[in-house]
Order: sequence, then structure tokens, then C-alpha cells
Amino acid sequence: MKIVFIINPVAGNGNALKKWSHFKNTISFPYEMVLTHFPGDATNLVKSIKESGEKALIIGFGGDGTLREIIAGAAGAEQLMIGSIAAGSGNDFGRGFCSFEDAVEIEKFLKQPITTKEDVGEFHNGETYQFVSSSGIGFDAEISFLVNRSNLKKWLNKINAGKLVYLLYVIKMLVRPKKFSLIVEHNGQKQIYEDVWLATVSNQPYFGGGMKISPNSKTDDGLLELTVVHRISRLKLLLVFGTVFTGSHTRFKEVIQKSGAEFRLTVDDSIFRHVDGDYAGETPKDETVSYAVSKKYWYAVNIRKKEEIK
Ligand SMILES: Nc1ncnc2c1ncn2[C@@H]1O[C@H](COP(=O)(O)OP(=O)(O)OP(=O)(O)O)[C@@H](O)[C@H]1O
Repeated sequence: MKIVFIINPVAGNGNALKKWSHFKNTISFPYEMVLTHFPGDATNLVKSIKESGEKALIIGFGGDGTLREIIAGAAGAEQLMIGSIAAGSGNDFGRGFCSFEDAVEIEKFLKQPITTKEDVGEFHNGETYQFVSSSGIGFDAEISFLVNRSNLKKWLNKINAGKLVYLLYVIKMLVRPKKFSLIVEHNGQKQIYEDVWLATVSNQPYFGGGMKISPNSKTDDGLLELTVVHRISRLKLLLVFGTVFTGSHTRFKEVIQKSGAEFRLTVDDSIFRHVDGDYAGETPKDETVSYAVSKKYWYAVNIRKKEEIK
């Protein structure tokens, strides 16, 4: 079996490359490494490994966007195992799935490779978008968009305070929110929510660098969870924001959670959208977008017992 590291040199605002330059000196097994050159490159790289039919352990060296692209390329291939070394900014992938700590852990895994068959979410809107952790519209997506293109993020990352930037944009957005009406079609029922701040569809609990937005999500149950936050005052939203790190925000009546294999969402305005924290355009006004579990699975490295991961 070949081992391929895919390194996103811009992940973690360039810290991934620095981390790799140290990490590679600790590897004592044969491997291949490849750098990504542009957004979407990781998907193409993995697709070409998939087409070769060769058995491989692919280790994403980056953040959530890198892992999403790798898994989009690997989905459906039984001969590919996917692992990661957290080298991005938020690194929620490693909170919901297994992530290698160091080269020694990879070596241990290679002696007895155990994998878990995992879900991937997808939605269609002109093209198909895959998401591994979550995809959302509204407040959170607009913040992701602003955070990711922020010079402040780069500067704060240099002093290891990158997470602060998220909080700063939450405050900025509270002053000028763009709320919307949302129609949710789910399990044969249709519900309308007014004054919606955000709607997020999750495959795993974590989002936004450690926020437990969807505490009941499981990565291999064939289900996705929808979280809607609506009809809430700015002050209470801040309170809810403070509880999302522990997952206790779900007790507020303004936070709706539903579980299912498919959600059809329609909004009354053009609203910012993200996939795994990366900007993914705007969801169109009055056009229904279906979010569902893909028919294709992927195989995650399982370096602990399943009970310990969940
Ligand atoms: N060579 C490259 N140049 C520019 N962008 C790239 C390149 N390679 C990959 N990308 C893009 O970089 C984006 C950001 O990467 P990634 O999400 O892994 O890091 P991050 O944003 O720092 O971490 P996190 O998502 O965990 O906060 C990815 O969505 C990917 O499309």
C-alpha cells in the first residue's frame, strides 16, 4: 500500500508548509508527497490515485477545506483510506473524525489498518458540492466568508490568536444582520421559519473551530442534522453563542434541530453559503436546494476504538 501526503501550502495561513518541513524529518517509512497548487487541486490528485486502482493511505496535511477536497475525490473508492494531520486554522475535521498526532501514530496504524465507513453530505445547485463536516447558509456562512478573506486573520494567526477573529466578526455581523425566511421540507412535512439567522446542515458535531453546533451528529449513521436559529434577539444570540462550545445551545427554543437523510431548503433572498467553512457562493432566492447524504461513502482511518471517537 502506498502512503501519500497531500499538503496544502496555504492552509493555516501558510503554517501547514512550516509544519510539514519539520514533520517530514520524523517520517521513517516510504511515502510520496504532493503539494496542492490551487483550490480543487486535492480533489484532482485523489481522483487520479483512485483511477489507478491502487490501494493507498492518503493523509491530508491541512485544514477542513483540504480534507473536504480529498474526500470529494475519494468518495466511492473502497481501496482508499483517508487520514489527516491538522494543519489548518479551524481543524474541525480532526474533532469529528480521527486525526494522526504524529508520524509514530501513522506507523502504528500501518501495522494494523482499521477503517470506518463514513458519510459525506452533498447538495446540488448547478453543480454538486460535497461537505464532510457541514454546510450552512446565513450568518455563519457570511462570517466564514469575511473571516477567510480577512487580513486580520493572517495577522492574528501569526500571534496564535486566529480564533479571536471569528468572535470579532460575530460582533460585526450582530450590528448588521441579514435575516431571511426559510422553508424546510423534511420527512414529508413543510415548515416555514421567519427571521432566520442561520441554517446549518451537519454531518459531524463541530463547526467554526471547535463550536459543537450539532451535538447529536454522527458521521456514519446515514443521517444529517439541520440546525436553524431564528426569532432571537441580538443579546440572546450572544448568550447562545457562549453555549455553543459545549453544545448546550440546543436547549433554547430559538434553536431548532432536526435529523434526516434529506432536507430541502428554500430562502426568500440570496444568502451566503459555506461548505466546511469555505465560501460556496450564495444560495439563490426562491430556488429549492436539496441537502442529502451521498450514496458514495469514504473510508476514514480509525486509530481509536469507535466508542472513543464519538
Ligand atoms: N496552492 C493553493 N493556493 C491557494 N489556495 C489553495 C491551494 N491549495 C488549496 N487551496 C485552498 O485553500 C483552502 C483553505 O484550506 P484549508 O481549509 O485546508 O485551510 P484553513 O482554511 O487554514 O483551515 P480550516 O478550514 O480548518 O479553518 C481550501 O479550501 C483549498 O481550496
